[in-house]
Amino acid sequence: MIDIANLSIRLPEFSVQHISLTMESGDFFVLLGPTGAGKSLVLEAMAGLVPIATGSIRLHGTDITHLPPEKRDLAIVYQDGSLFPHLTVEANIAFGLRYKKKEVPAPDLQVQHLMKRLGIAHLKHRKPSTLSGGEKQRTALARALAIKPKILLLDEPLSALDPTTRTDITELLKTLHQEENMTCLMVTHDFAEAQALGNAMAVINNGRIEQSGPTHTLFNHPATPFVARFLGVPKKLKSVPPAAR
Ligand SMILES: Nc1ncnc2c1ncn2[C@@H]1O[C@H](COP(=O)(O)OP(=O)(O)OP(=O)(O)O)[C@@H](O)[C@H]1O
Repeated sequence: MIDIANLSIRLPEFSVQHISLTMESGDFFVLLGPTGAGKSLVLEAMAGLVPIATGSIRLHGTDITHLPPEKRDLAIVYQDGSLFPHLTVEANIAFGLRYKKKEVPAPDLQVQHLMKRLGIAHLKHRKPSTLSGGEKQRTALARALAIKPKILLLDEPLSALDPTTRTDITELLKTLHQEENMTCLMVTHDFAEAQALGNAMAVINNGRIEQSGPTHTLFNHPATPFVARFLGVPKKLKSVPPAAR
């Protein structure tokens, strides 16, 4: 279980305020909101990449709030893959395993397995600049999975892809999530992606959570006008009392 309690981030011109969220192990949790709502900041705070003003983050019972990023047992995949440009596909995937000698005893085998699993074994000697968007995201996913993270953080991993590749990577994420029984937290501004992938979600607006819960609950029972508008849920017509008809 992942427990974010009372998380606040204060920047000069923006703040994330008192966010509390709970994710169960095995959830595909989507943090959905408009551009500039603070989604990436929440992800970066979980990864230990931005300082937090208040709150705590617990990952499967361990308080990781003050641990350095490399000790948090989580991995991030960004929109553009953020691969190391000077390393081949194979070396990119192997990169994080340098620190994981205890947890991953046969790193070479793990890299070969992941390249096969993600359909990129034929690209192992290529550099990122020669890859398509989908190939980059497959490599970035393999690199993230190589360290066997307790939670996979996905920062708009589909938004730079063309529609066909987006469908491919969506299916791949669904399958990997089920097969590996992973816990994933994805941020996106696209409610169709949230519906396609998430079993649970939260809507964030201007640094505050508007509503969180099972995906179907938010789509069927939006709690605020903002959530209804953002999820494209049509306004219910006010029922007219029989006497007035
Ligand atoms: N390091 C930083 N220093 C100052 N302000 C920042 C920093 N990082 C983000 N911000 C500001 O915080 C606000 C929220 O940014 P964030 O990237 O979390 O939004 P987002 O919801 O992920 O948006 P998008 O969907 O466009 O990526 C923005 O106004 C952004 O300019």
